Amino acid sequence: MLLCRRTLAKSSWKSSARSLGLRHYGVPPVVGASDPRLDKTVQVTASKGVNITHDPLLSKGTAFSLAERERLAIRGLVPPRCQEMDKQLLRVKRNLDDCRTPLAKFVFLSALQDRNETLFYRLLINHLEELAGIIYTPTVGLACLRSHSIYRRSRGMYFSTQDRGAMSAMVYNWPHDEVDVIVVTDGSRVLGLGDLGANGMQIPIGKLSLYVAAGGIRPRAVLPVVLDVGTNNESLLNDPLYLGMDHPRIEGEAYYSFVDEWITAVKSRWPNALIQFEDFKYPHAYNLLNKYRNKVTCFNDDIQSTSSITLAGILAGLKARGRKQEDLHQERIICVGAGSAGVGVCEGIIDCMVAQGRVRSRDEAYSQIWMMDQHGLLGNPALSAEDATQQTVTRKGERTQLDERQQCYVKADLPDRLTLEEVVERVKPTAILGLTGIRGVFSEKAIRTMAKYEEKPIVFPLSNPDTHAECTAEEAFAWTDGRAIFASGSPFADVTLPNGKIGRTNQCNNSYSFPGLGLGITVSRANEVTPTMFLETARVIADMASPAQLKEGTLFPGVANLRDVALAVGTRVCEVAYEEGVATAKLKEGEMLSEVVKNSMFQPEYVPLVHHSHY
Ligand SMILES: NC(=O)C1=CN([C@@H]2O[C@H](COP(=O)(O)OP(=O)(O)OC[C@H]3O[C@@H](n4cnc5c(N)ncnc54)[C@H](O)[C@@H]3O)[C@@H](O)[C@H]2O)C=CC1
Ligand SMILES: CC(=O)C(=O)O
Ligand SMILES: [Mg+2]
Repeated sequence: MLLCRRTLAKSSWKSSARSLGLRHYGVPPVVGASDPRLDKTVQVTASKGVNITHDPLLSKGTAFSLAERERLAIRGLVPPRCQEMDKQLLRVKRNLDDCRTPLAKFVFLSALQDRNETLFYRLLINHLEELAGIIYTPTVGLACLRSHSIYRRSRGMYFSTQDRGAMSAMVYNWPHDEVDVIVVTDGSRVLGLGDLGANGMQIPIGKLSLYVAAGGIRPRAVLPVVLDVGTNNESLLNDPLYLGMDHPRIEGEAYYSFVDEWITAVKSRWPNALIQFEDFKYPHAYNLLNKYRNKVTCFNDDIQSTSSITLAGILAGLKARGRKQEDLHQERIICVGAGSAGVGVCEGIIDCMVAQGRVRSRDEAYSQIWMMDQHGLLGNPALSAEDATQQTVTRKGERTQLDERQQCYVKADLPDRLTLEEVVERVKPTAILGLTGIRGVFSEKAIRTMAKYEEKPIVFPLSNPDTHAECTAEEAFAWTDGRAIFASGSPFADVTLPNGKIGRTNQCNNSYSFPGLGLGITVSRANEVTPTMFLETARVIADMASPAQLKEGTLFPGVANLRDVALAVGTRVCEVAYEEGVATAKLKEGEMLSEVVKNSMFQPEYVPLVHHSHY
């Protein structure tokens, strides 16, 4: 089934719609209810019969009217009673609640998405807080681990090492001409779960579901992609059910030329699509971003949109302490994890300090951040040998050469490889960020020491899923006598403190930033994703919590409000695109950007379907 606008003569679709008594406005109807040019009244399709009932983008399940059943040749193909969406929602929610485990819910929701996307998105939007934890972190992590066992049906596109030389033809196998957002992974660092190869597909699918539900991108305009360049995960390679290529990862020139072929193919078919790089391991993540950021409209979610939300969390945390956002340069921040997310987040913080004009130089900003990896602090090796405390700690393994991004954080005045406890004792940090993928990296001693010096320490264990968080919410509040300003990558429940008060938890996840970024970039048709967009995203989100919420430790609106967050972010990103001259969409005179963005957002509603054989 292909819906194709090109072949439908204007007069024929008008008369077709008119003969059915349907309204139209003076443009050919475009399929996709969120299209701002569409009056949301009709949807024209060349499909008929089971090609409609089996198409998740067209199917309404039981909700086809009798007239529709007649004109679309689906009489008798669905149960006789016409049941509207409210009843369908009741049914699917009941069935969902009957699922015993989060993974069973995940499988149920995937199946719903595969048969009726309108209903799926309505359900998701209505229960965003509850269901984000299923289609996204933490359950999506489990789904990735088990993806080859729970596989039912394909979604998205796979480009593998056996497709070398064929990619520019393969992109035409995708049935939709209009693609606005592509999320692509090579599955090399899936959340904190490591290399999961082709199983990583669940991540782009989950991200794009949030792009639609929160960011209002049209379901038919999103494309999840896996670049299957092999896997080094032995247990997957040895598993007879694994669905990816059965060889180790290709590296070096072979890897980069593979990605290059894919980018070229994608840009030839969808030149305006935004490409979001997702869960690529370090340093590939940075290398690809740097290679393509000025050539195609793209960004790296883990590096850049994580930096927006984490910066927003710190800025809101400052306000929660009664300080000003401009006091950021006075924070002493330990970042545990020196990979894509760690380095990306710290660059965002530094960009903000510089933009606020409160530091004399970028170097001064770097001096406020202490970065660590699994070997300890990025410090001065010359001082390590002389340092007495070094005698007490066994330091294992050789650190590979730090690259120029990480070098910026090396502290010349502190011994290399100090432990977290040692760094905390010496630095007296006000904030600690965890981006390691390793459960328990924030030790009790480190957090208790931190809380001795800072009344309201910012404690952000940001790794996903929850089983890989650097500490839990209970631990953070217990070790700080309930004083922590807490945010985690995956959701944790609020904690009841011994004094009966509530320790508020926040989810600090790039799901707060990427849907709005994508919305703003798509609406403005920005041909470049600029650093200002990420900084402004942080500013917008940091200002969303009310003073009362901040006082009790709530930094962001809840996940239930992700759509409002995306609208606010999307509007600002769109403005930035015009301000910085990277927008290519023409605005009509007098059009309010906020209205254009709002009106462009997809709403999951059934619209009457019209068949036209030449469409
Ligand atoms: N909350 C959010 O929105 C986001 C969270 N993340 C999470 O951040 C984590 C890391 O992601 P990436 O930076 O992309 O991975 P990465 O593999 O590029 O970096 C991981 C870093 O952690 C360091 N590390 C490993 N073990 C350590 C230990 N025991 N102590 C200190 N450092 C250690 C490594 O040396 C490396 O520098 C993942 O778990 C991911 O889920 C990533 C992006 C967004
Ligand atoms: C949230 C996310 O992008 C990650 O954990 O990788
Ligand atoms: Mg990610």
